[in-house]
Amino acid sequence: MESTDSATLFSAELKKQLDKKDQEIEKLKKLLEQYQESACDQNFLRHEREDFHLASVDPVSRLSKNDIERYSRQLILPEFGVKGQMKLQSTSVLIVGAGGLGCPAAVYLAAAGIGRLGVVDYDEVELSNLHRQILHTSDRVGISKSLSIVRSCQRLNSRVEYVPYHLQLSSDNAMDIISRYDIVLDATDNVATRYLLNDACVMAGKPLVSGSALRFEGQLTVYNCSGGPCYRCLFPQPPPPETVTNCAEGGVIGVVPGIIGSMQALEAIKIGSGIGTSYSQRMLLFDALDGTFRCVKLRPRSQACVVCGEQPTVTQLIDYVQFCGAAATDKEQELKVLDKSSRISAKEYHSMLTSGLDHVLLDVRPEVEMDICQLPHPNINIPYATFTKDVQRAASQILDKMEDLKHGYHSNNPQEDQAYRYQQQHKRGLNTEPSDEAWLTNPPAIVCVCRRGNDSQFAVRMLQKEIQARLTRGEADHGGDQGIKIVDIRGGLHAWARHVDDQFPVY
Ligand SMILES: Nc1ncnc2c1ncn2[C@@H]1O[C@H](COP(=O)(O)OP(=O)(O)OP(=O)(O)O)[C@@H](O)[C@H]1O
Ligand SMILES: [Zn+2]
Repeated sequence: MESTDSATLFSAELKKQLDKKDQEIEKLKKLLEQYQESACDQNFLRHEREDFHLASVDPVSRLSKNDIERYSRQLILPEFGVKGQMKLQSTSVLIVGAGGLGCPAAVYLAAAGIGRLGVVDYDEVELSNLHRQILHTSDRVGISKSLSIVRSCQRLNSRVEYVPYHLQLSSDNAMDIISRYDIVLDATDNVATRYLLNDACVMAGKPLVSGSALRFEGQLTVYNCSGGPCYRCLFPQPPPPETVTNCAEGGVIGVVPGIIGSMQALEAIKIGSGIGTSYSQRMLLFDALDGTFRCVKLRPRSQACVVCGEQPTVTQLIDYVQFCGAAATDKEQELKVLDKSSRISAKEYHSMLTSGLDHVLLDVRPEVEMDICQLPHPNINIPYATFTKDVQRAASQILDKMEDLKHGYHSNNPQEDQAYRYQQQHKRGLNTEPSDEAWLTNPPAIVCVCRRGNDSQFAVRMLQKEIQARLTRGEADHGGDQGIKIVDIRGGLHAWARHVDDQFPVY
């Protein structure tokens, strides 16, 4: 009896509890309905994400245990998630340029698990690359940059498919290569390649994530994406070649391309994973000296654009070197401004030094470069920029120096004195192959040098004109019958290091 009573009591209690739960469930259902209604009105996106959760059963099953662990910190981001990861894994990115921008871009794309990563570069690793091109290593100097990047990235994430292209991207191969990728990164350093990449990306319908870095400044934008402009919409005409500077000329702090290249990877990851870019029709300007980031709105796509406009006239890739008037590489270009009689070779200058011939050595490099290294002879430094600003002042300074020489040169500068002792001491194993020594018959009074032998030629030409004008006006009496012979050293300090002194630093 007792047991029957207790059983009845127990079931009554259970019923009571069940009723209570039912009421709670009803309440919760109502709450849910209300919430869903308002959520639907106010936040359509939220529903999209919920739908996506239902649809993402398949992707979840395709992420391996290893993948889940490797990418866990980005998988738990609601904006990215498994769907983003799966999209990224089926995205291919082509990086053109395996230098200062290409290295950080590649490392983050590889780390994030991009599906396929192509890396194009025609060049090999140099020692002067390593301060910023952080995927190359000291023991890889001389090997292909694209291969070097691939090797480093492979060690970081072997699950990515890598394709190194050790070649120069050109009008002949660009369409073929670019068409195999979803997104293209411009990590190059010359205008001709920028136009080539732009046109090829417009023609192939690919977004172009464009970065640049020089000195302490960097820029980033995304062309040809989400209805935004292409490079030509904004810059229909290339800049005059002489106004363009690259890192080899202007210098760069390594972290600046590091930041911009990383942001290029970020935008590619956002596009690839479906988040979308923030930089269509917008440009990021980074100033490392001020420590500021600014974002400016760009002009919209131009209907008149010759490549992406309503009636494009450029429908095939053209000759970009001709279009830009500048090479598609930053390899040293030897200009020929002066004729043969106004130039001597590095070896000839070496003979001049060892024979102790009096002359003025004029170094036209910027002051900051004079601290790096100098030829072993006292010199006068007048930066090339001074010639272009005030050639008369430059000429006067040089003529004064020649006067000093006539009356015997004395230096107060120990570094110069040390250099002056070169004639006596510097007969160590330098390359002294015989040269034709034509300079002996009419020795130069002024020898001009610069880093690579281009600025020096312009400086000589300006100086020749100015001094000749003074001689004609009777304002200068130097040089006797033959006038003042002014020459430059062909190939500059680089030629000196190559042909005379292999211990001389190259920068
Ligand atoms: N058309 C092209 N095809 C392939 N690679 C290119 C092309 N144009 C430029 N590059 C590459 O883009 C990279 C740009 O790198 P970066 O600007 O850091 O300069 P760099 O040439 O390596 O160094 P530096 O200018 O200091 O000598 C270079 O490695 C260069 O070889
Ligand atoms: Zn355009």
